[in-house]
Amino acid sequence: MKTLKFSKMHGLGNDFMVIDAINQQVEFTPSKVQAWADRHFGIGFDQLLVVERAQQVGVDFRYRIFNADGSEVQQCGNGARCFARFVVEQGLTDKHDITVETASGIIVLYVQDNHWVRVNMGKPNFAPASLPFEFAQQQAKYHIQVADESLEIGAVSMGNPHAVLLVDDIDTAPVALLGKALESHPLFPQRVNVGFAQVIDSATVKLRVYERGATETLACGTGACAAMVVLRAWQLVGDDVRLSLPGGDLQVQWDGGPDSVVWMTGPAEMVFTGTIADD
Ligand SMILES: N[C@H](CCC[C@H](N)C(=O)O)C(=O)O
Repeated sequence: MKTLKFSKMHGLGNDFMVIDAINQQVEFTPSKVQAWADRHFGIGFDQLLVVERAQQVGVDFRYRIFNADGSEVQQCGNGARCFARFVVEQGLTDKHDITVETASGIIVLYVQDNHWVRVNMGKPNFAPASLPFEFAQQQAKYHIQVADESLEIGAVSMGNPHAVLLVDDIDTAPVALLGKALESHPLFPQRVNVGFAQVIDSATVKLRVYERGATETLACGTGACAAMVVLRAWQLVGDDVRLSLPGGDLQVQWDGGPDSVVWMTGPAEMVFTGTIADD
């Protein structure tokens, strides 16, 4: 029986199966990913993270991401921090500033002490076509009908698509109902991640995210970045914001430079390393 080595990791409870596909031959099919993601019959995770050789010269690794439903996606912020810790602890690099190719571009991971990682998540893109989101005109706020409700949302790509809406009380927000309806709304042809944000003050936001392909997770890194830049565009927060998610806090900063990139800093935890059958 062919077996595969993997690590189980998490970033604030957003949990991952991480596989070194440089030193192991693996074929990733949607059905295999779904089976491994199953929390009863498989390993159980929100996303599968895959380490591959970079295709571009001068870049350290390629980083592939699959949601629990088997869909391959462009970006995962919590996963990027775990990716960084994994490649260092597996001895795949001796660097601590690691460049990584993703399906949405190159990000840079800075491994710090105490298993914390700081990530340059790149430049947000508010153009509807970048999500994609079927609105001709880019707007700061969009009004759309969802589950018989008229919602006011922000829309931004962090490499992956995010819709963000304000709520008065994060604890009673209809995350499952509206998150599921908005995730597969026809205006988002490739579906969308949905962030529910309660602004506490200009430096503090409570956030819950219903993730595309994974339902509500305990934390979402790109969701934290998306919420920060949308709320900043609405002039509700400043350039340095703590986002409190059910699994813990992420610090997200706007660097304001010519590239106007977003930095995210948070933990990356190793849970265990094991092997799984890969027939
Ligand atoms: N569900 C996301 C991918 C994982 C993002 C999230 N886990 C993060 O930490 O950014 C999507 O379909 O675009």
